[in-house]
Amino acid sequence: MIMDSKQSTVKEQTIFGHIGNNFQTEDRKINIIARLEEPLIVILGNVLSDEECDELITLSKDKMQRSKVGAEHEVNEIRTSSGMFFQKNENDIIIKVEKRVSSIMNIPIEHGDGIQILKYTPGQEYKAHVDFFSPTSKSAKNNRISTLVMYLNDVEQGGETFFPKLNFSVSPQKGMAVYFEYFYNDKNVNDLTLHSGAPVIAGEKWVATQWMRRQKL
Ligand SMILES: O=C(O)CCC(=O)C(=O)O
Ligand SMILES: [Fe+2]
Repeated sequence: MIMDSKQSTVKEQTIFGHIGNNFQTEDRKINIIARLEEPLIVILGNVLSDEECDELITLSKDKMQRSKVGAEHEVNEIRTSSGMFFQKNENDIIIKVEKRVSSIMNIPIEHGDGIQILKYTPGQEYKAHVDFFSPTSKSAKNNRISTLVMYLNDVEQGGETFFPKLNFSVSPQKGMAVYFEYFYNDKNVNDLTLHSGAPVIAGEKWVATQWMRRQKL
């Protein structure tokens, strides 16, 4: 635990350990654009190249299905986007991106759900939710601890990632990402990571999401 002298409160240890204005992964220099300290939310630049974004869209385009929600994988109005999962190590670009994401998130890729691609067309959204499973769910035994949402295209209008309890919104920008974690001892801090994908108003929105678990999957 780290004492935060300004607020004289005790700040909990975080998973994401990068400091400064940028940091280096094996093959790319990632920019830290902005951060909120608790819960830790970090806006990252230069996570994916334009070519990588385009390739992820091309590879997933024909495999998109109406998104399912929760442990039971039900079709639900909470998420009207379509989506697909890549298998871990599925192909060269997935291997490269998974390595980078693991280094950004500071968690071995073995702890990851496969990378998920979501596509939203105008009117489609992902209503407010948390990414961790409720304690009563089977999946909570190896619960999620952190998320990286990577934006694969520029959205004409709408489609922000919005954190309603923090009144904080992130505009999607091609190649950038938002990172957040919810592995705090204080349940109230985890609950503050409630977020939504706001309705797209014009254009399409494509994202790639990596969720990490507490243990290997
Ligand atoms: O589309 C977004 O901005 C958010 C996506 C999201 O919340 C998720 O994939 O868990
Ligand atoms: Fe989410």
